[in-house]
Amino acid sequence: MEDVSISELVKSYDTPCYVYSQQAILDVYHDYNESFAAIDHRICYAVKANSNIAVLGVLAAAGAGFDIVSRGELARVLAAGGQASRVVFSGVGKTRDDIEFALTQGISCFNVESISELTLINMVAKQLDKRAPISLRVNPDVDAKTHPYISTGLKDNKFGIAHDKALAVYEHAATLSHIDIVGIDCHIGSQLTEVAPFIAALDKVIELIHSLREKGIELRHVDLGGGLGVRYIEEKPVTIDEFAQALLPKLTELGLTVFFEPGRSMVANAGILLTRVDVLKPTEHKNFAIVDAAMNDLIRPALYQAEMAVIPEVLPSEGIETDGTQAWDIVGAICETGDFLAKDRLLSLATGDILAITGAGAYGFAMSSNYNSRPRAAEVMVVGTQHQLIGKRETIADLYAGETLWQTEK
Ligand SMILES: Cc1ncc(COP(=O)(O)O)c(C=O)c1O
Ligand SMILES: N[C@@H](CCCC[NH3+])C(=O)O
Repeated sequence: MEDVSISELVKSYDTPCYVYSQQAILDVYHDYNESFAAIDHRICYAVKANSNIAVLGVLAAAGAGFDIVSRGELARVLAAGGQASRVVFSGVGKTRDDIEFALTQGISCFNVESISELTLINMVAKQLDKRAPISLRVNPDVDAKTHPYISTGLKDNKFGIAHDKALAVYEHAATLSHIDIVGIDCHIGSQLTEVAPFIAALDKVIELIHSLREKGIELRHVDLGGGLGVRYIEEKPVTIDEFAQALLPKLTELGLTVFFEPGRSMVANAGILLTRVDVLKPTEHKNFAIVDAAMNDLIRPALYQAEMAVIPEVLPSEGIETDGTQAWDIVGAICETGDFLAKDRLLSLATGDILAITGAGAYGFAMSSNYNSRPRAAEVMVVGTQHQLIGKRETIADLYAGETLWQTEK
């Protein structure tokens, strides 16, 4: 990781441990900015992908905005030194408390996903004597061609307002006393590898912008969400530059500020999960390598059958066939058959070996849990030759610190 060896990291922090490269995060952020330099734009990093405050802090210091989905995420952004005025708030179930906190802090925009939410925002804004800046999140009914669990822009998905209903909802929003219409928003899914679905969605959004202009509703920004995919093993996603080249002609013509909400593409390949092989269990049918990370640390393989690369710390010397190479399922110690991190990987393994699971910077630690009463992993950031703990490994005592025994009345 940058200029730090894996063995030094393991010696310092033990396993399982997430490690993030600060430079890799900044490189992608700069890549987005350079690719869209021709237009007025803002990169609002999707906090849900990796919400460690050190990661947010690096991006805040670089000038990024943030896309949040809860007041918890907003609190993290503020703790990391981010500005509320550069925050957009997405999500289908914003609560009164969420809205109140966001309005009080002065966020840039609520991406509204239903009429009921719009009514609530207007009400809360009235009580606070404020005006709430809003966009409608439009559901364009476009197939993002990704895993069904992470596709969000189809009419069967819970997200957004159907594009053929959006005009009427905008007209309604324009009549509300404490609502300021500032933009339009769209996010069709995650891990998209092609540009065509983005273009299809943008076309539908542009149609709406024109209809809104005809009705006298002028917007300041268009938010195209996140969703750009990354390479985990063999995927060949469109690059940020290709993505920009494909969108820029249409965006330039619109003349609005453009927001993006990238999550995965900003951090996935900046992070790895280090894990140790604890038990080797070859059987007649399958070889299992039981490691000290599990589905509670990294749920993507179990949840989406995601395939992520597994790299041993010490690679066999190039060109030399290693006799011990066999197909291994890399599994955790959790009592679930779905508890696997990778399947059928050709590796030469011994107990005590350290493995790195790559692409783990996004939706890794952020989705981890304590299932089977397992403390969550440590998180570390690397900068050049330096490394620092940015997330303490949980202790066993942390696991039930908030729980109490039933008090029987005497
Ligand atoms: C509204 C919204 N914006 C941005 C993102 C980030 O997506 P990705 O991590 O695919 O870039 C998501 C997650 O899919 C999302 O739901
Ligand atoms: N958590 C998902 C992505 C979902 C994005 C959130 N809308 C993943 O790991 O692939």
